[in-house]
Amino acid sequence: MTKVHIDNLVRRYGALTVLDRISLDIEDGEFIVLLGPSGCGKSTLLSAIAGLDDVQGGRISFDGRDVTKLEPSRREIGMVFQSYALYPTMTVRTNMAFALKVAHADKAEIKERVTWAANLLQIGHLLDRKPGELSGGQRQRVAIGRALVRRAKLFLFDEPLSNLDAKRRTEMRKEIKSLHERLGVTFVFVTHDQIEAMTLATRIAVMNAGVIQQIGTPD
Ligand SMILES: Nc1ncnc2c1ncn2[C@@H]1O[C@H](COP(=O)(O)OP(=O)(O)OP(=O)(O)O)[C@@H](O)[C@H]1O
Repeated sequence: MTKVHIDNLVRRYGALTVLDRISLDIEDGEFIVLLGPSGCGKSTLLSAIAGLDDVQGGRISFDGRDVTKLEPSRREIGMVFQSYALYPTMTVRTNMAFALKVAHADKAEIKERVTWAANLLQIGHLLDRKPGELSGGQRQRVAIGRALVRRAKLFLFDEPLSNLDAKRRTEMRKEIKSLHERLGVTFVFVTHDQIEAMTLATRIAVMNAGVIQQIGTPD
């Protein structure tokens, strides 16, 4: 379980302040959606939580532990991007196993975790295909599977459904919601789509111009 505490976070690009003293508490097991117009700083905030981006001020902690300066690979998070970021020459199985292989997990454990994630996402029949042989929705599932096998306690999603057509997007929305219910871990999800935010979130943080303007349940 991961509880995220963000305190007075500042990110600047030259003279431009992209995150302007952002403070946010995310509870264990919450599904929090960062909602706001293009350029408001949603992805920058997500990258800061992941550790992919430096910050100029403030603090981030996971379960009370300061991670502000911790490398991304040591934060135990799963990230899913809109671009999927799958390795095109590897099969689905190898894509999903990759992070565990790099971490020198043992073969039996890798197999068990890939099978577990593939069953959960109903992609067991696609394990020997390459990403180019999959639909957008299937690729998205593989990208989620890759984060799942790492048994992350915090999942970060950056507009993962924006490349899908309307029908697939509705289906994947349901799947992501059900996945969150089954896993019971913390999800932080970035979107500019209000319907997506309203249907997925336990709480929505409305961002604009580098600040959180309002935060609350969809109701
Ligand atoms: N490397 C960079 N150098 C300079 N400015 C940047 C850089 N990355 C992002 N920005 C600026 O920071 C601001 C916030 O960007 P960010 O990607 O966080 O927005 P966003 O809310 O996720 O937008 P979108 O929905 O379009 O992805 C924007 O004004 C953007 O132009």
